[in-house]
Amino acid sequence: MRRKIVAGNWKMNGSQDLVRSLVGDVKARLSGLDNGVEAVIIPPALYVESVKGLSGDSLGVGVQNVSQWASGAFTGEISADMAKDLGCDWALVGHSERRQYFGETDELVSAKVGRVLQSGLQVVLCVGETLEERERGEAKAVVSSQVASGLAGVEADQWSRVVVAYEPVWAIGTGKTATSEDAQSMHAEIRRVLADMGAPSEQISVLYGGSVKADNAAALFAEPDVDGGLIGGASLIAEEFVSICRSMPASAKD
Ligand SMILES: O=C[C@H](O)COP(=O)(O)O
Repeated sequence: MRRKIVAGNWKMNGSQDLVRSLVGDVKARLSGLDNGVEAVIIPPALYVESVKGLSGDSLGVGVQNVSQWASGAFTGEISADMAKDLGCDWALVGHSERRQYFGETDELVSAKVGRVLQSGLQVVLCVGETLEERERGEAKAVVSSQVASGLAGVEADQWSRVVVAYEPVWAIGTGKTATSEDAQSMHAEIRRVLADMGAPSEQISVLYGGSVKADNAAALFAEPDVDGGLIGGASLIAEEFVSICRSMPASAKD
């Protein structure tokens, strides 16, 4: 049975006031929800400790990025071990904004995945094609290659801590969402690539991200290979984020 996960990536948004109001509100609104969904908050790293303090064990907490290095003279970086030390459960790696604005290559992403798994954290590997790649008919080839290279170094006993998030770049923050059929088709392809790599593909959760909102989440989550969502803008509004969590069917994903 696969885990059902809804993770809110705050990106570079928030403040101490927002942490105090949003985390408490999300926690209260989620109470009693029994559809098996795991809710995760991924704030800017500076707010991880505050979020963790307010959420306790009721929400997972993650960081949006880690260094490829373990420690040392790398000014401005944070390590996976530090995130683990602060009580984080998760780290995102390879978000398209990291690839686009910070030049992260598949090789770097793979090194970061390795660091996250060595630290004992769980990793969400983000993959997705650009609009140009989709229009050229290359979407599946691009995403398959990102999955295969990003996870190339995963060891057999680490797969239980791996999640993949499919985020078509053209759908991020644009209000355009992949159709649930397109998402399902890509998620099935990701699962096929995982199986080819020798991973326990039926056990690995694959999340969809890209303009997920309360009004489109149910259709996406109804697809058999869509195990949850990676939510950007809508995760900054408690009611919206919790509605998305509530949109997950109670039935098992497997
Ligand atoms: O990490 C989250 C994704 O980039 C989706 O962002 P969005 O929901 O604002 O489109």
